[in-house]
Amino acid sequence: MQVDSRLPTPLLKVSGLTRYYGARIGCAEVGFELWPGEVLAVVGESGSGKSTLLKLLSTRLAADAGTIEYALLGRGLTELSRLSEAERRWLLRTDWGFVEQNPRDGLRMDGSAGANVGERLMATGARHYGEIRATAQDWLARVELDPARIDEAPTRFSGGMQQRLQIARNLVTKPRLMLMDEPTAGLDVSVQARLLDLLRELVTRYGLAAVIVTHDLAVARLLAHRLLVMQGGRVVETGLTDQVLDDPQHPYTQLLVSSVLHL
Ligand SMILES: Nc1ncnc2c1ncn2[C@@H]1O[C@H](COP(=O)(O)OP(=O)(O)OP(=O)(O)O)[C@@H](O)[C@H]1O
Repeated sequence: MQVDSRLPTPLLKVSGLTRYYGARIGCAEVGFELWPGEVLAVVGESGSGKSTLLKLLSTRLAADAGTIEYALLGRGLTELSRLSEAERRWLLRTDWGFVEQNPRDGLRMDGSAGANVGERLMATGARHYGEIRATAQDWLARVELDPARIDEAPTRFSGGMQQRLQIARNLVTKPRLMLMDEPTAGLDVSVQARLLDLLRELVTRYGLAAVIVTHDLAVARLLAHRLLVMQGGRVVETGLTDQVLDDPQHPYTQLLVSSVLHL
């Protein structure tokens, strides 16, 4: 996969990001840059701070210290904490996407498939019903869902189909940044493989930048250009995916890699 690093600034710049839960470290001193079109996987065992980091990035959780800067269109790198509540909400609904591990948390289960996709499109100003419906149908097809099922509720879809619907709902606004929390966990292995292929294809086709949290190194190997290895809330190793997985430097990464048979 090719990464466009010609732009003078990264899309996302994170520095010293820290969050404690009482005396316990959620994550500490996390820093990285993400360039347009780049996929970064955050890996580590349970409790290593991956979810905390993702919640901080999506501003669902407030940081105790550190900064998150994003290259806003027309404004350049801007600290998220400087945005008004309305600007932040707009950003999350349009230029950013968030794929939840459990699609039920990222979909409106009482709305139709079409409404789930159309809703985010309306956040960008789309008002024409026919056009919204046509775009929603087009996106269902792009994630390999039958467009004829546009009026069905997601409750009638399988887990893998719900996850694809959640992805369509996010991508319809053409976001530049996707945050994904274990997007393939909890699915059958064959469904997982197909979804991974699809994600890889979409990320490449739309030049998406993404931060993907996963405990599965095979997912990281397939999707990510770079890895951030976390242990006890801190980054212990970072580098190009193949380099880190083929020649891990930190003992913790070596342990992670050696505990997986086939990568
Ligand atoms: N709401 C909370 N209250 C107190 N401690 C928390 C809370 N959420 C997370 N923690 C603690 O913060 C640390 C990091 O947890 P986090 O959920 O970020 O890890 P993770 O790598 O995402 O784990 P998993 O893969 O199991 O989701 C852990 O020690 C955890 O116990």
